[in-house]
Amino acid sequence: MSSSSNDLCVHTDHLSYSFAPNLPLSLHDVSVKFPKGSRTLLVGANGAGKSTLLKLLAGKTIANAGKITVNGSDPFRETNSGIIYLGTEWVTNPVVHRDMDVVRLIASIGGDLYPERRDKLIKMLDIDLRWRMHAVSDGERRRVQLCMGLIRPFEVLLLDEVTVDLDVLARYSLLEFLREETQSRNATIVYATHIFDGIGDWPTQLVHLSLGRIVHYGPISELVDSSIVSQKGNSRLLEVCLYWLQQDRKLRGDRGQENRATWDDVKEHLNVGINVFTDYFKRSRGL
Ligand SMILES: Nc1ncnc2c1ncn2[C@@H]1O[C@H](COP(=O)(O)OP(=O)(O)OP(=O)(O)O)[C@@H](O)[C@H]1O
Repeated sequence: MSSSSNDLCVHTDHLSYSFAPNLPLSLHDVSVKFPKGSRTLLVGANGAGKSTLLKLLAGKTIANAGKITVNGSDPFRETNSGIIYLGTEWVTNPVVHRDMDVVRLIASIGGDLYPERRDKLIKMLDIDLRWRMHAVSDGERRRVQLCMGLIRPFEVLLLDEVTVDLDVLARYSLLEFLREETQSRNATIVYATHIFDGIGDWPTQLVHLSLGRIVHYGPISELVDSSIVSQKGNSRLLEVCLYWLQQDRKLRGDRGQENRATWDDVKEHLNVGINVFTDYFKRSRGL
């Protein structure tokens, strides 16, 4: 894909990453370009490397090899306030399950600095300002996270499956808001999700990762073509992604064929502690 350097916002060059020297690479030689104003969907099976790529782009960890440039600088080495990363972890933090009011929480991250944007987000995410964080549902807590994360106008937004617990209306409204952010402010968004229905016309480009490598990468118009007609009423995007992941599974083979341990190997290894688990389950089920 060709883009002039002025148009480029996020750029990786032969990026590789492993969580530890003795572990296989979680990303292999990933080179991608995300132009300003683009909306990229990261597609891949569980464990394909989507979160790893997003965390590297956010500067949360350092690459083993290759280069990352976000808005002209390396996000790990230079703090870049224009990058916002929103992941699933936030809602599991005990702090946001405490008895605290939503207004205080939103104010704590600068809610008063952008009053218009704040009010727009509160309306769009349908947040009730009387909510208290210990007494909201998972989806309501997620809406508060999104509101807090989006209050400051971002240049690059990295979303790691933070829409999974939103109802369809909230998800639709959020994605329309984000589309407008890319169109009106030229912001760049990279979004990893497993939910493909209802977003067929949202991404401008797709990156399909399998076992840490790029398999497909390009404009959605080239990757999701009209020759794929869903027989089941699914979106074409869903049908394409389903097909890709089926191919990935075939390519990978069964788990047992990858020199992974068998059940018996592992059980023998764990022999010392296995009663701890069985005892735990017996107790928890009243056996
Ligand atoms: N903390 C970790 N330590 C070691 N390996 C890890 C760690 N986190 C992830 N991995 C491995 O890195 C690979 C990529 O994981 P990653 O979380 O990026 O996948 P993903 O595409 O985001 O998956 P999912 O769709 O399940 O969120 C996987 O093989 C996974 O087992």
